[in-house]
Amino acid sequence: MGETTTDLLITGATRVGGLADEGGDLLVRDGVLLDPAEAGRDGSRELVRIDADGLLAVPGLVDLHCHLREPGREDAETVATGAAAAARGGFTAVLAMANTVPVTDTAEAARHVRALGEQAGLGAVVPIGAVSKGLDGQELAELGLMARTGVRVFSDDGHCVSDARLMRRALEYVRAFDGVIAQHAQDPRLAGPDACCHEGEVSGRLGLAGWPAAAESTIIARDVQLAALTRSRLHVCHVSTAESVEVLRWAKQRYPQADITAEVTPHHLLLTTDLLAGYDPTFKVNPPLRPAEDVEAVRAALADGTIDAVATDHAPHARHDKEHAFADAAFGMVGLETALGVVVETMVRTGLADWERVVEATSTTPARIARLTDQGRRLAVGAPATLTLVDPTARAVVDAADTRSLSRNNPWHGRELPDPVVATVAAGRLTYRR
Ligand SMILES: NC(=O)N[C@@H](CC(=O)O)C(=O)O
Repeated sequence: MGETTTDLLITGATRVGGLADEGGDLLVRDGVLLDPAEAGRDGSRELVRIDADGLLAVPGLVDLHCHLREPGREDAETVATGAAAAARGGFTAVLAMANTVPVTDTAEAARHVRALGEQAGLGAVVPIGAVSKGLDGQELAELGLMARTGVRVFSDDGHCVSDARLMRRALEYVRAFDGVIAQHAQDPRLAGPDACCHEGEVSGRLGLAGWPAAAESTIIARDVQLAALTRSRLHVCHVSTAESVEVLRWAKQRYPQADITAEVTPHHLLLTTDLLAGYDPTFKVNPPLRPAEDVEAVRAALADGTIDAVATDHAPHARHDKEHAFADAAFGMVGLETALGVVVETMVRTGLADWERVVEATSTTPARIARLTDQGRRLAVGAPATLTLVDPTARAVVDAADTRSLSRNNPWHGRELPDPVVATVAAGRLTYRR
C-alpha cells in the first residue's frame, strides 16, 4: 500500500483473536496497524474516526472459492463488481476460480485476473489456476509457470479431476512450490449428464435426475489416499454430505503426513433439498442442496474442525442463464455479501461455534491454505491493517436487488438473517462502510 495522508482511528471495538488485552482502539496508517496513542500527533495528517463501540474487530475475511466471471461472462460479474460484493461481505481477499472464458490455465491468464483485482482496488483478488488445460481433465495445465506468478491454489472447480492418474500427478507436481489441489469432489460417472439435484426422496418425487451422495464421498476417499501417497496438499471444496465428513474425519487421523483440508459453503450450512419443491432454479447448485441430516453433519464438522474453513462458492449468473426450467438452468447462487451472516445464524446463534472459531474458519485458516501471508493475521501493532468490523447482533431482511454483484440469483432473498458487516479495511483502505 502506498503512502497516504489520512489516518483511520477505530475506537471501542472488541478484538477477536486472543488480543482483547490490547484494547479496542486501532490506528491505521499506510496499510499498517499502529499504536493508537499516535493518533493526532502528526498535525499534517487527516484523522478519520470510526466509532466501533459494541462492535467486534476481526481479521479480514478470506474467501477460498468464488466465481468472478471475468474474463468472458462480464454480463454476470466482473472482477470489480465481485470485489465490491466481497468488500461488502467483509472480505479482504478472495480467490477467483479458474472456470472463466478463457480458462485461467496459463501464467498470462493468472496475471490478468490479478491485475484486474489491483485495478479494482477493493481487496486482494487472487487467481486460482486450472489443474487441467481447458478444465478438460486430460492434460495438466501450466502449473509451474502459474506458480511463478504467485498462484498456490489449483482447481478444475465446476469439474472433478476424475482421472486418478492425473490427480496423482497434479498432487506430485504442486509439492515443489507448496501448492494445493482444490478438488470439486464429484464422480461424473456415478450420475448421468442430466443430474441436477441430490438423488433421494425429493428428486424422486419431483422427477428430477440426481447425484447420489456417494458421488462426492467416494472421490474424497480416493483423493485423501492420493494425498497421503504423494505427501502433498489436498483441499476438498464444498463438502456437503455426512459420509464425506466421516471420510475426512478418518483421513485426518489416518494420514497425519498429508495436508488435507476442507471447506463448506454457507448454503450447505442452512439450506436443504426440500427447497426444490417449487422447482425454483435459484436453489439449483453444484454440489446440490442435501437433506437435513447432511446439513447437521457439516455444521458439526465445521464446529469440530473436521471441516477447516467456510468458502462462499459465489456463483453469479445472468438472468437468461438461470431463468429456465429447473433441469436446464445454470448451477450456482451468489453468496459473498451474505456469507458471514449465514455463518453467524448457523454456527454462533446455535452455540456450535464461538467468534474465535468463526475467525479461524473464515480468515486465519483460508489465508493459511492459500498461503496469503498478509491475510488472516492477528490484529496487533505492526500487522497489516486488514480487518472487518462486525455488529454481532444486527439483523436484516435480504433483498436480492440490494447488491454490489451484477447478478441476482440470491437464495436468501426475503429471509431475515444476521447482517454483521459494518466496515471492511483492506491493506489500510476502507473498502466498505455501511
Ligand atoms: N457451484 C455452482 O453451482 N456453480 C459453479 C460451478 C460448478 O461447480 O458447477 C459456477 O461456476 O457457476
